[in-house]
Amino acid sequence: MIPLEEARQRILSAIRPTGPETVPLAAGWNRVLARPVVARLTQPPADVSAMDGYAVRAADAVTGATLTVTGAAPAGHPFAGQVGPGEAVRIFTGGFVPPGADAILIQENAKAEGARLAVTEGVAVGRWIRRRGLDFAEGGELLPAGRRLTARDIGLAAAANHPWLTVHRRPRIGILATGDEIALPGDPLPAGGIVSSNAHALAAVIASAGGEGCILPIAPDDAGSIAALAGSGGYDLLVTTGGASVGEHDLVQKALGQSTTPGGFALDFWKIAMRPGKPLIWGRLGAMPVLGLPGNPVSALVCAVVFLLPALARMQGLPDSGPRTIRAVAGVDLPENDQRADHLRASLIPAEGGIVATPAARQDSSMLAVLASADGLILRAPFAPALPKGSVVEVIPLAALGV
Ligand SMILES: Nc1nc2c(c(=O)[nH]1)N[C@H]1C(S)=C(S)[C@@H](COP(=O)(O)OP(=O)(O)OC[C@H]3O[C@@H](n4cnc5c(N)ncnc54)[C@H](O)[C@@H]3O)O[C@H]1N2
Ligand code: MOO
Repeated sequence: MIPLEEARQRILSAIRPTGPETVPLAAGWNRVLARPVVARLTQPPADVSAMDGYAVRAADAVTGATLTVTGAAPAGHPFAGQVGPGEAVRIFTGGFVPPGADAILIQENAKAEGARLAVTEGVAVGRWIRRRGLDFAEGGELLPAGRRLTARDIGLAAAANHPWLTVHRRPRIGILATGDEIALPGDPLPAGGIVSSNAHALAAVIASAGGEGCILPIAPDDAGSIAALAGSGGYDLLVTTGGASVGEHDLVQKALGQSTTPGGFALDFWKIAMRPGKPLIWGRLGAMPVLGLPGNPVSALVCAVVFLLPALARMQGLPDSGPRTIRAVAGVDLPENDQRADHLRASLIPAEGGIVATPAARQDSSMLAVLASADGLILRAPFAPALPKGSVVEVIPLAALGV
């Protein structure tokens, strides 16, 4: 059994980012930039008014003065002339400030009668003018490569005149569930059978992280079938579930070893000092990395949080090296831990002294309902001593991961 952190580093160091592809701007949300977004124009493109009012010379627009309105500058229709001494130009939010003007007199501070404008409250130089390039300037880098795009970023890229974005191709992940006893949801169940929850749960994890999961047909406990299905598609990563342990029906390693894929199967490691998820397999089938997850549904999903999500991030050019954790206080006494890094399914309840993390009473790795109702995973390091209720613990919150 190797330590969890070493396993994660070995997985991450073998992952290569996917190549770039060009997508329409609107399809860029939640994708990761492969090239920076550089401003294709200056914003605002000229000095513009921030308010509805009058473009004036501040020296003339003093309280009690009367000015002559000589034209208008609505947004999109710049005024062709200048603002001369004693003059004002009607202007609206976003309108270009005409040459000669050095301030905007808001309309609430003036009284217009035909072309005559009485100033009821004077204005200072520069007031209500947004200077050219206030937001950004042409040629400036607005969004760096390696950034997962938010809705705000899409707006910024649009403002910078980018109809297309260059992002990392979505990682394509093959998902191969194995086992004589399992059937896909909705298919007839064999005698003694159970429904495969792992494939669909993993596809959802992959989608939440920006990947494309491809659910393969279920492989029976037969090395030839597993090998044929495993070698059937060139994925960026193949994830298997089940058959990872030591029983004679746990065939994944043996099957991969028999594969006719050029280069064959090279195991990197098997078995990690963690719970749940001890019998995890990591290796390579030809050029394709293979992550062999345990069959127990909670083990498969916890391993997906701990290893698959960081791998998906790495494939998309993100620097993530592990799930984010928060600090919480234990809601009950925690017993000392054995040699396996534990991940206790727990509720997280905000309270005065911080978030209270309370492990579920049952922690069996088959109990999907317990995992689904948990808010987070309390981390217990190998050989962690017993902790009294109220002690600080580290927790992986699940909701933020979309898991
Ligand atoms: N003698 C030992 N037995 C086991 C050990 C061990 O060290 N010595 N390790 C245990 C641990 S820990 C785990 S985790 C499991 C993992 O076993 P496998 O990866 O070989 O998984 P299976 O035996 O194929 O299945 C385990 C369990 O999960 C169910 N399953 C399988 N696939 C799915 C699926 N797609 N959806 C839902 N449920 C699935 C399967 O029916 C079994 O009940 O091994 C322990 N044994
Ligand atoms: O590691 Mo297994 O996942 O304990 O049940």
